[in-house]
Amino acid sequence: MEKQVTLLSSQLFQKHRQVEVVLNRSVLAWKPVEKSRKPCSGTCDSVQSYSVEVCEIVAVRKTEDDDQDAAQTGKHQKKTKQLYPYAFTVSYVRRTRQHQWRCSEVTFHCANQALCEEWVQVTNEQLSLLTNRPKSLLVYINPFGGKRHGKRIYEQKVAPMFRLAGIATTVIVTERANHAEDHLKTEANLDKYDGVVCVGGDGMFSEVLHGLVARTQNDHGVDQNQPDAELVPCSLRIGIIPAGSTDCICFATVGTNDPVTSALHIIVGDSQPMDVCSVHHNDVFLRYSVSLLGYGFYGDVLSDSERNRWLGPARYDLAGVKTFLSHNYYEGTVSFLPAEDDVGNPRDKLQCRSGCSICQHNRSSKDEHGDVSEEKEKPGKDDSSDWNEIHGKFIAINAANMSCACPRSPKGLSPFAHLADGNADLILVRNCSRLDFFKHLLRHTNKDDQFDHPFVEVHRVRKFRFEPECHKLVSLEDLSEPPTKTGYSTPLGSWSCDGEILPEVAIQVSVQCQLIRLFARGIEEQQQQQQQCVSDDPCTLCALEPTTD
Ligand SMILES: CCCCCCCCCCCCC/C=C/[C@@H](O)[C@H](CO)NC(=O)CCCCCCCCCCCCCCC
Ligand SMILES: Nc1ncnc2c1ncn2[C@@H]1O[C@H](COP(=O)(O)OP(=O)(O)OP(=O)(O)O)[C@@H](O)[C@H]1O
Ligand SMILES: [Ca+2]
Repeated sequence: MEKQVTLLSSQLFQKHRQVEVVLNRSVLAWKPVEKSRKPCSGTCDSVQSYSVEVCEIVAVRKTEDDDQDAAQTGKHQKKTKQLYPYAFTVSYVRRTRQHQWRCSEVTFHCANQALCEEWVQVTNEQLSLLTNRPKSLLVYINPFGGKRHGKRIYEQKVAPMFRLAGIATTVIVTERANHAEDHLKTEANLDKYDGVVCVGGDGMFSEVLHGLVARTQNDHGVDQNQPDAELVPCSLRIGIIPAGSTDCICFATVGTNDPVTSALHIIVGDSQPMDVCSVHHNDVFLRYSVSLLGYGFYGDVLSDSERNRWLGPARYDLAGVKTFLSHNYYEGTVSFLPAEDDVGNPRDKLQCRSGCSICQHNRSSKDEHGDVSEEKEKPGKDDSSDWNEIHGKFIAINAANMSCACPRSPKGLSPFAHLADGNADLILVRNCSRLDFFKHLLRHTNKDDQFDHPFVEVHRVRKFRFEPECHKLVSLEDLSEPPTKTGYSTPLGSWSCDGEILPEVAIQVSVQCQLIRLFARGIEEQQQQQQQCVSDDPCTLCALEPTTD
């Protein structure tokens, strides 16, 4: 292990006690000098030393007199200020419950100005060595997404933190659908930025994804209409400040849909590669998908929900109940190219987590800049003899490129799907009774296995195709019985592609391994979440006020 060189070490004052503060290249640590501090009375059996990783420091700055005056009203504090008139404040990431991050502060008081300035300068020098942090961001805000709080969320919760972290921003409040996508495709001077941020829901993310991917392919002369084209990975990372109805992409990559947490992941410069499915109809490019490509049930839910946009997030629940009651099924043929053997399977209970080994395995096929190595295209990999074909009547055909975890279904549509493994989980729900389908749906909300039904099968795939059964097609006018009885709402149904209806039903889908990167790190394991009880604030672990005098 590399020996840590101490960069600075001083006795300073924090709150009402003297502390030994040490900074090395990776950690800022402090502990009380005298035994003035009682242990935390919470459950964490608190320790007497505190530490923050340098990569999780948001900012360090000289504490302004006003801040000190506001914080120091008591007798002790006034005395502290007399003896230690200079102070600096470190803002850092604090983990709270359920994957949420907060920005906490600790203030150290110094007896002399030079020492105070040295601490600010040396700590800032260490922060400037963190080259993965964005310095300049292009931000798109959808003022009408979700509950229409996007603009307020950005201005009140996110912008102040970006300012604190010294990130420059260009903010565009969208004026119409596709504004962000069009701007990215043609106008935006992307050389100026280290990343693009969308404030909104999955639909807004999809706009940024389409804008950035199209721009990148355009710049490299790649034709998106070619289903087998080798797409060029995007160099800019995408950040999502959740302010939509579902926020499934944010939830499944960060573990929560919380704007402050997302802003902090952007500030610390996290990077999470993500697969993107390209969807074609013959040789025409239709759309990209990162979350759910759903035919049958989810396609119908989406089509119906679009009519009730005014209802906000509740539109999905209303449409869900209506679609469930109509109990439609669709006939067709699904063909798929299975994943390689060494990437797990959709029921192996291996959840995709921060630093996921299954996704890392695939990382070896792309270098740091996303160039494809020779290893990637193995001869015969796409051999037509490897394709499987299934014909049937389906209530739902879902391709989950990632878990699709969201507040509605915290484990998601495919709980063990991976963000960056180069595969999608293809879920086929055959025609079954309403009761059986209800049981299947219910399992998305509890711990039971939603794939453990005789009418459900799930495959991990690199590519798939769908062909509807055309000879069965009838127009609505030709139906002798009402659609609900025949099981057809529209003859063909439709695909929902990350919340957009596709214009075609016969589609070819190919997973593009790690085409984009997000400002995220995947969902952290519980132990990664835990931290020491550091604190000017309530104790992170036991959620109690620390017992300082
Ligand atoms: C008995 C309760 C069962 C609850 C079952 C919940 C399963 C929920 C699974 C959610 C998966 C969401 C995947 C998200 C995809 C997004 O990228 C995309 C854009 O936002 N949304 C859609 O494609 C639009 C998809 C819309 C998803 C909303 C589904 C709401 C279903 C409500 C079902 C009610 C059944 C009631 C039976 C009496
Ligand atoms: N200024 C705007 N006016 C109207 N529509 C917009 C505007 N800006 C963006 N949009 C469109 O609004 C759609 C929905 O936006 P968004 O995803 O932010 O919210 P949502 O639909 O409520 O959330 P979710 O996609 O998570 O269900 C997007 O597809 C986007 O194209
Ligand atoms: Ca995947």
